[in-house]
Amino acid sequence: MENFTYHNPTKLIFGKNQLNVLSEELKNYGKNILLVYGGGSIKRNGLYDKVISLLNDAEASIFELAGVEPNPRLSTVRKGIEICQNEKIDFLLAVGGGSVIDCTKAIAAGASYDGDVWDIINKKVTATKALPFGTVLTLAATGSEMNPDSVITNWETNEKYVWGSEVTHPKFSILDPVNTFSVPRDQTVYGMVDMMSHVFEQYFHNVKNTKLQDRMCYSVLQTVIETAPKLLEDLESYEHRETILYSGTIALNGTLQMGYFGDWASHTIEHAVSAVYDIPHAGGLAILFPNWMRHTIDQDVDRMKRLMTNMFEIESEGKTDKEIVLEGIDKLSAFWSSLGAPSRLADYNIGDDRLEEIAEIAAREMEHGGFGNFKKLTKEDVLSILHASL
Ligand SMILES: NC(=O)c1ccc[n+]([C@@H]2O[C@H](COP(=O)([O-])OP(=O)(O)OC[C@H]3O[C@@H](n4cnc5c(N)ncnc54)[C@H](O)[C@@H]3O)[C@@H](O)[C@H]2O)c1
Repeated sequence: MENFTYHNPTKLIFGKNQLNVLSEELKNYGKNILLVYGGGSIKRNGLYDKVISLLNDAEASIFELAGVEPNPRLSTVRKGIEICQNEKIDFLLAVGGGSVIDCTKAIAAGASYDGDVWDIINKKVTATKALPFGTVLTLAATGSEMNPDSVITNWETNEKYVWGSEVTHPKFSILDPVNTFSVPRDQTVYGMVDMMSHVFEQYFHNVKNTKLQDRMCYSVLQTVIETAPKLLEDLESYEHRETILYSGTIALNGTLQMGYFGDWASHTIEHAVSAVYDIPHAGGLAILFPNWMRHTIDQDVDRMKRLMTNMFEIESEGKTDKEIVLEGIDKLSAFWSSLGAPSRLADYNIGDDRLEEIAEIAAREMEHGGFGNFKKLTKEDVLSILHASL
């Protein structure tokens, strides 16, 4: 392992009816609260009314930023910053999925920064101050509820970046599986693909002696693979929503990644794809990840084989390690397809006309200190993965 320091200050509040602690939690902060949410699912499932009632119990002055889009936009971040500055906001409350939370992080950091928030998002500067914020998570997927990261898209320049800093951990996150019951089937699938992809990103590294971390990765993957079809049979199963919600948090709250840093190239390529075509993040990952695995198979066949055989039953007799891995990758694709995830860029009507532009955007990330920690990728590698994904 490499030396590491782990510090995660987010208070995780998990389980049925845990929303009731909201008023109590808010006592630690000022009264001017900006409620940030998305397209209205929280109004349809009744969560909005509950949150407003609890904010009133906390005697909060409530300001609202509604309409945060999936793949949140810089323009919406700017709107939120303006509200924070005009209304002297003390605390932000994100109620939603990863998009709402990521947008809230950028608003929180941008409102405490003298310059343009884009400097923070494109990593020209690191945020050193942020308004405090909490989250009420409504979708199991990103881990954003318990990590400092945020992904924001600038549609003026077709750029989408992951950024984060020590000051962008939520103060608390409330996770009640019941609040995820209304997540539609397709978003439920995307969420599960996303959390599996997070585990893959972390698992692929070249650091020696990470036995426990490897096994923790297998455990999360086995749990999601076992639970996913059951949850899709019954979207309102508390048991299965609970398992998946917790899996999503563990998959990307830093627990799996102690002592090494994972690969993250597939995420970078996906961000470039969805900076050009506004497709769901995890839909892009379901298409790209198997092709990234095929492309990098020779980097460490043994490590890939252990992953595949821990996820799927693969008859090994008479097969080379590489054949076993390739069969495992096919099984992974087939598993995601069986859930209803896309498997080719063509599923989103994406052809080869803008692949060069996508590779160029991905290549810009190489300037930010590396691209692919398991296997360094060049722009040509990216193009080859994109072509294989058509
Ligand atoms: N911060 C991180 O660590 C991190 C990690 C991975 C991805 N991301 C980013 O997060 C974003 C995706 O977030 P996400 O996967 O959580 O999805 P999301 O927040 O974009 O939500 C997807 C859709 O589901 C709807 N939805 C959310 N909760 C619902 C509910 N309870 N009932 C009904 N509908 C509901 C939303 O309105 C939206 O239309 C992308 O921009 C991605 O790049 C961030």
